[in-house]
Amino acid sequence: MTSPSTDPREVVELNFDGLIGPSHNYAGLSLGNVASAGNKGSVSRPRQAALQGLAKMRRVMGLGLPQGFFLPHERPHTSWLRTLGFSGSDTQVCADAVAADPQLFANAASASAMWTANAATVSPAADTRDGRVHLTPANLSSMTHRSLEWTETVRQLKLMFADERFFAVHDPVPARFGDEGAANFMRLARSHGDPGLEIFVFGEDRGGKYPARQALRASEAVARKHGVEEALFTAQSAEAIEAGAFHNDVVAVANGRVLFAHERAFEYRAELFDEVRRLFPEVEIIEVPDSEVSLEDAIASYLFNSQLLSLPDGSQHLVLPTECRDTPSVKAWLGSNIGGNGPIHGASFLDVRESMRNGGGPACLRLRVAAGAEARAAIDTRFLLDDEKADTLERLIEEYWPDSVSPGDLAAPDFWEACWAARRALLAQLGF
Ligand SMILES: N=C(N)NCCC[C@H](NC(=O)CCC(=O)O)C(=O)O
Repeated sequence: MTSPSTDPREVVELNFDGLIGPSHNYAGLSLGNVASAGNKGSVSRPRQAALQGLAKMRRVMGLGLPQGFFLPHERPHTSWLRTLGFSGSDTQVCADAVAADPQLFANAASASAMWTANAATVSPAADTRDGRVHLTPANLSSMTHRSLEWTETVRQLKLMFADERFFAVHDPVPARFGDEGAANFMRLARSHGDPGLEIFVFGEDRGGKYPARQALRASEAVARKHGVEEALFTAQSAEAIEAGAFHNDVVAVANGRVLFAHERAFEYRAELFDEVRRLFPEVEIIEVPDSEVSLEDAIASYLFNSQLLSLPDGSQHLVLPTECRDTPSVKAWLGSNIGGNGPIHGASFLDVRESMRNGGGPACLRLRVAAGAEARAAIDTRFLLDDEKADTLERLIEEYWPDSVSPGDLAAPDFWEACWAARRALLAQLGF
């Protein structure tokens, strides 16, 4: 149900990317995320990472879409460490935590809030009973370092979307039921402003080597809280999880009428497609067969973790990570399937390598919020980007973000101070 004043054509997507924080590092914290495990212990480049993320935001703005961002969270996260019994000054808390339990400390230092596809699940106004945009922050309870994010995420969401005429920001689902937010959510609709079919993708724990992060009960709770009229619940394929697709958005993405997925993404593929076609007959399913792009290549390249965007001219454009160009099977598939008469009209490549090395592609780095003109005008402008602000952020990153972080640096007081100083400078600059 769309509120009468909202013209579906006015509803566009606004992506909120996570501004990559100064503590970006490779601690290998995510079991089941093959990139994170494979790069454990390597030297990270926070400054470069943040600049790559900002360049992505500029690229999307250049395609004609509005852009927003989330602030990095305070890391090392001393208030969390205090809840674990460490005390004294912030520096003392960190020093004691590093000495007592370096692995625990690494969790407190992660910059993982950058992957804002995991910040929340968002149901656009056209899908919800009260005609408002509903947002539920994800509890991210399956990974320690990620479970620290939601308290700060809620704070930012409540500032961004404070206007209750247009937005409802809920509390997260109880931690017992793991919720990973928009990474396990897809939506099909004629346009962002038309009522859509919301597809929630959960993981079934089958005792495999990797955890299934999204619980069915969490997905169902989110749909209930949002008052979603039309929702479908389907399982991620167990073999995809075992191959390293820890979130559904590593193997599938949807936008408008298009569902773009790997052949082995879903456990009950045929049933799902039948149901989707029944509920949304206009759907265009682009399925990539395993014989053309193996699951392994899909996961290594993050083909499906691309941003599939509806551009102002009505076309669909895919923003892919450069890894897709460097993976021969993916490059070949793109060459013969993008453009022409297909529903995806164009594609471009983008370097987000620093995030990719922790398992975060272009789509992981953004939270999509589709909203009408009036609702967009009600969003706290401090979280919105334009060219001038992007220039300011770039200068700040150049000045304050560490150039590199090696595993040993995590234990260094200078590094903690640099991270805190960078965030202070950012907040002051943006008027927080
Ligand atoms: N697919 C989506 N939407 N998001 C990607 C999240 C990547 C993230 N990586 C990490 O948390 C690595 C952190 C480390 O190892 O330090 C994760 O596994 O949760």
